[in-house]
Amino acid sequence: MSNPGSPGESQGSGSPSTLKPYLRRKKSSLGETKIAVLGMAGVGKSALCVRFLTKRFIGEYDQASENKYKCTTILDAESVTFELLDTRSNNEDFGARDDVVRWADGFLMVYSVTSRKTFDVIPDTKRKLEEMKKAAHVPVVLVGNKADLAHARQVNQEEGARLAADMGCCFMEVSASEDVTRVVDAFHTLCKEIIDYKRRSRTFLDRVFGLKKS
Ligand SMILES: Nc1nc2c(ncn2[C@@H]2O[C@H](COP(=O)(O)OP(=O)(O)OP(=O)(O)O)[C@@H](O)[C@H]2O)c(=O)[nH]1
Repeated sequence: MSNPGSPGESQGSGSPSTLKPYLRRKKSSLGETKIAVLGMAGVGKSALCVRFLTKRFIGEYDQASENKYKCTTILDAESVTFELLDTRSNNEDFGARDDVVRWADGFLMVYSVTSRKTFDVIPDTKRKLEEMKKAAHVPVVLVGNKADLAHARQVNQEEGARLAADMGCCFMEVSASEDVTRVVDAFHTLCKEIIDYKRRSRTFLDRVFGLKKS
């Protein structure tokens, strides 16, 4: 994944010295990706984070804790560092607190396929995220977890796919307990969404910045 510009390279008609601070910010901010994992209590947020970070599944977690991790992964043959916030949620809220939404660049929105309640809250929460971010588009990947519990399923895959299409985001059913590959794919998909979104936003700023200098 190539960077659109490197320090010193002019992005418009500005002189290299005036552009450098801007480009340095652009390059660093493109590289800093922050992901928050949101979902109602018990959907498997911690299990998904730990599975992604350690490739292991651990059955039980400290429900009271909210953990932030810094990790590096390989995306399209490039090393990408990002921060991962495993949010804490109680029965009612979805973990989408102001500070979390301001901090994050993108969101893994998790429900459990064994709990319709955790699925039904997704659309309103996505709208809340967009309002709080004051953005028409917020990078999101919709994840239906616990797909291994076929006997307890309450939400089918087609419903998840339809909701994701309505929300304009990617969708994956995964199982933190059985399948590390799809869990990694879900995080990588969101990472790419965020980087592409930031790049598009930066391109817009480049145009504005270039116009200012002309
Ligand atoms: N069968 C199965 N169980 C899972 C899966 N993912 C999580 N669990 C179990 O579901 C329960 C809740 O998982 P957590 O990761 O603690 O869920 P959470 O969303 O972090 O919960 P809070 O911390 O309360 O917000 C635990 O008993 C996990 O072992 C899965 O893919 N399959």
